[in-house]
Amino acid sequence: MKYISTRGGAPALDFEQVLLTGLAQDGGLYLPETLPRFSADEIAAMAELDYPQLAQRIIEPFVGDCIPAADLQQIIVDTYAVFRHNAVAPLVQLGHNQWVLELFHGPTLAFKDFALQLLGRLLDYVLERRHQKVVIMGATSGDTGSAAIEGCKRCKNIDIFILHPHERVSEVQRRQMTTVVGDNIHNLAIQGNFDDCQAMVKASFGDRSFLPDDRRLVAVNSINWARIMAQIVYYFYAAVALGAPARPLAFSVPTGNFGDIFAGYLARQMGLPVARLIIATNRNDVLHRVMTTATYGRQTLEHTLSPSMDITVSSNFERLLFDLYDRDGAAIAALMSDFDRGDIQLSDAAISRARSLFSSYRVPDEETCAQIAATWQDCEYLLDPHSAIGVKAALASGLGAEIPVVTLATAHPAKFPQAVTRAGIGAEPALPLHLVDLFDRRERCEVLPLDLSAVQTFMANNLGA
Ligand SMILES: Cc1ncc(COP(=O)(O)O)c(C=O)c1O
Ligand SMILES: N[C@@H](CCOP(=O)(O)O)C(=O)O
Repeated sequence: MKYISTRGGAPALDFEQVLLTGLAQDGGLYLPETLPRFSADEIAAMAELDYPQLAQRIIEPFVGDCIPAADLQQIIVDTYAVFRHNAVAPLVQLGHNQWVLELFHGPTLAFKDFALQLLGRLLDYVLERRHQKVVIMGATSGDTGSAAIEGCKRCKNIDIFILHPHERVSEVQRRQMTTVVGDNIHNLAIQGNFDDCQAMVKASFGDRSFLPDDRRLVAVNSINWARIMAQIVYYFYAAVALGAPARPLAFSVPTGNFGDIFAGYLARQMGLPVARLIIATNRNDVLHRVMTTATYGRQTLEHTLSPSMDITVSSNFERLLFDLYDRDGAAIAALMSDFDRGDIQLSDAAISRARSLFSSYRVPDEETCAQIAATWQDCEYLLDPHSAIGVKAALASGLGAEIPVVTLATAHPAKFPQAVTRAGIGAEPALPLHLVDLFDRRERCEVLPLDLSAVQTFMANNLGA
């Protein structure tokens, strides 16, 4: 399997190389040159598989011969053994044709564990084999950071630096990052917002000279292809449980960086009967605006009750644009360079292609709280604010009248007690047992100004031997 850049100007890589990188040299994002496709019979047969077996089935073609099948299988089994639910990703029915897919049973209580528990183990495996040390640099609006730290903390060949926006993640999210002890783990609270943190990460991939020559820079954000790959699996898992391939269905996905929903798009390209993908955003609604106006632009980032989706530069949208423009790398390079200077207008062909599959919905904080309250009153099911945005969009779509609609429940409500309280639900959601003493643990974190050279100097000075 070969991977190519969305901007057409970087060398093609194999799976191991793409795992060990972030942005391509031309600033683009890597994607498989061709996607594996499953027939209806093959999809039907997936209903017999448990989650790790299904993951092996989906992931193996992407890894190719980079990792022997038996080793990959062990890595996948170990990855999903740490999840606290036997089904790994259980489906819960909320109403007629309305389902949530619970993706928060991993160690850090958000969907990021699905990919980052795997990514950590894959990195560990290939770095041992290569006798190589790498530096991870990641930006987080709250969930990627703790999942990456949890996924990579046991790997002695990794120094990990996670940038989060100072005082803009929930207290549980912050503590989940800053209380993990390890000389190779560094939390940097940046005096800026998530977009600023992500921009610093991307700039560092553009110029890696702040690191010694023998230290590779690796991404844990969804710009790393392996993140998206792992997230494709649960779309298949949910769909076959609800009758695919015989029965089509729709997914509603709380969206920020467009990684999770892009994984759903790829699942469809691989043969899954996904009738519609609903982009559910908070007030940071660049993606809703592009769907409704065909203009892809920037906006001022707003702080909401769903902080993990407080993102206005949506990295993976470029991966969709690549397909919308017939995989023309030069066209995407030109488009993204225009985007660096201002708003861009999608062509008629591109936007109508996007609209044929994607719908979008914007949910402000008051509606998020109202949805948390309504779902609680209706069936005593407690949604976190991100998942509530997904459910609200699913209901508003009206699709449930005809086909099952699955909302991805991307986080556990205990990560966001503020939103639950604002929704007027009496009880505070409890943290699972392994986190009950989270508020007693010692924190370690460095507050840094919004200054790329300060961040890079900190990183260079804090690399392990
Ligand atoms: C809880 C939660 N929900 C939804 C999202 C949005 O996912 P994506 O960025 O892949 O669109 C994120 C983070 O990005 C998240 O942490
Ligand atoms: N919501 C994310 C933001 C980073 O997105 P990613 O999927 O590209 O890692 C977070 O919680 O950190």
